Amino acid sequence: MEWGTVVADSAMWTLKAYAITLVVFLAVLVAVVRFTHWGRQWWRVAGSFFDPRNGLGGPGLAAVVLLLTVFAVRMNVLFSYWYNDFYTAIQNLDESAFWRFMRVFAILATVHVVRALVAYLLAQTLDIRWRTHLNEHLLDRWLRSGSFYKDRFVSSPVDNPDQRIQVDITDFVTTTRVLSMGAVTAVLSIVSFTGILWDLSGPLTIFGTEIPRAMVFLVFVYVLVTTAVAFWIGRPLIRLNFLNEKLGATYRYALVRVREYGESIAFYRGENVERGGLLSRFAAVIRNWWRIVFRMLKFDGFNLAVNQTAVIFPFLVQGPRLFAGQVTLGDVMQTSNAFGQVHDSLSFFRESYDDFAAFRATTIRLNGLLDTTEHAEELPTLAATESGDRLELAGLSVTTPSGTPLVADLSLSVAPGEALLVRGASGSGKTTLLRTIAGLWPYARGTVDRPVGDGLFLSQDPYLPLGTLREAVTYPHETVHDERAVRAALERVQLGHLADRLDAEADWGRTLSPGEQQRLGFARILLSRPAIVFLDEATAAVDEGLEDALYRTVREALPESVIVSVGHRSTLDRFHDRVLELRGDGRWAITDRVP
Ligand SMILES: Nc1ncnc2c1ncn2[C@@H]1O[C@H](COP(=O)(O)OP(=O)(O)OP(=O)(O)O)[C@@H](O)[C@H]1O
Repeated sequence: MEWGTVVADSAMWTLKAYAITLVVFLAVLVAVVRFTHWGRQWWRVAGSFFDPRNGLGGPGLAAVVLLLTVFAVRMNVLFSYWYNDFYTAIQNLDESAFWRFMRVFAILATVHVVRALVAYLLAQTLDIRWRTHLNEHLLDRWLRSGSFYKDRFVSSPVDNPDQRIQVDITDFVTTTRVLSMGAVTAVLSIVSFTGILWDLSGPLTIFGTEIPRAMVFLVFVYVLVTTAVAFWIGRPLIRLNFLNEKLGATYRYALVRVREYGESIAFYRGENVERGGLLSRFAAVIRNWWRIVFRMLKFDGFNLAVNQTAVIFPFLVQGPRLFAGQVTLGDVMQTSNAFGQVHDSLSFFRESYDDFAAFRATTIRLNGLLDTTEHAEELPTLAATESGDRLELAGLSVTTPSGTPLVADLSLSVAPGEALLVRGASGSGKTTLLRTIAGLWPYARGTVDRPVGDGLFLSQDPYLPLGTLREAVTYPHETVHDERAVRAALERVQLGHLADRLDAEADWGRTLSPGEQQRLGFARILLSRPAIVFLDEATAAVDEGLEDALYRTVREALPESVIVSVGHRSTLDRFHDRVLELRGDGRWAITDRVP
């Protein structure tokens, strides 16, 4: 190595190697994406980040990370030559050369440390930006497509989408970078160090046949054969890793449900049933884990044995040539180093097999999430229009997913200030009719025209988000309402005692009683002043006196709004102008309230 011109030589080498690597890398990427199933699946998830139309940040950062990866290989090559020159100086007892190479080492080590830190920072920046992008992209599609609730209608709903969004995205991003840059390092190192090994290796006679440059051929044959065997041993890991994620997530979900429904379970004294269910799910996790352990024993055992054998291999071959004076001690040390580099690089593909297996599982899971999202997007929806101040239904037919009619050919009109009560036996389709009017139910035909402006849907069990009471009252609006208005709304629904706790964070869905939660829902109506209100048994948990007060308050505050209620109590009649009776087989009847 010419240490005098090493900077210029290395810069030249790095740039040339980078240009070639970039071209080959892109060509391989295109080929993998075009011709392999997993490549297509990968691109389906990763593509949007690297699409230049979405900005050059992603591809630009990846290009810089690739440059630093190439430079890292150059540093390893320089270290290998340093080993040779340093040990040769020691063998020659050349003290001045010894100290000179100590100084060279100090410079090499400094550059190496700085490069490693910069590479780490940039790689993390790439990961974080990519994660952020993917998280936003998938979350956006999951929420906007409505698949977070429509997934119940698709033929194969995705399991644990929460885990796919939270865990799989991180794994996907990190593993893609680690495996792809690892592969680049491996290939570049194989090319660079095979050249070095070629210059250092001599002939070897095996079974009477002389093999020239034996070391180079032996290392390739050795690693290729062991890699093939390792692939064969490791293959079942793909499925086992996939199952591990799935079973783990199912167990976690079951635990979350126990926490969520804790009170009901406690009332039922359902601890034993829950315990049995949880333990059997956990047992499935452990059964699969044992399968992974036994497979890893074979896989790791094989890899360790292969690696240990490789340590002494170069010394066995070069030792006789050192003692015969054909090579220097530096040559032997550089051979060992170059052999190690070629061996490790070739072995990269073998040893990464389980990472690749986990990566495949992650990619499949993220594709599953996208599949469900796409199926949900494809589901027909009855897009409601908003054109006047009335609710107009025309020729509306609603069925269950299996096609059983719930409402057939319904036409009606509810004017501003009017209220409609929907009645019918349990399961007759009352809530589903509201879902259809809200545009959430895919199995419907006809037209729905709602009043222009916001609509608000309150069910028996109003949803309270995590956070402060203020957020719960103003949900789904993020706008901060004027303090007095919020307090007044709480007073009017007889929740004045909560007005001082507006900024307290709690799991309000568990803290407040069902009746208080329903009253909180009415406070939402007063604050958001919707043009149309749907009340699906929204007062079922309060007594008739309070129900009366709540309906009166809403009517006084919103005299022009359309109200559609679902309820069984006859006391509700007086707040409604008409009653729509659903018979459950598609038939229906409308009667005007007798004043
Ligand atoms: N996601 C779904 N998948 C399949 N069937 C569904 C789904 N949601 C509702 N159904 C079915 O549609 C029918 C109507 O349900 P809906 O909830 O509208 O009844 P309801 O009249 O509101 O009943 P209740 O008075 O008990 O609340 C029921 O037979 C129900 O099983």
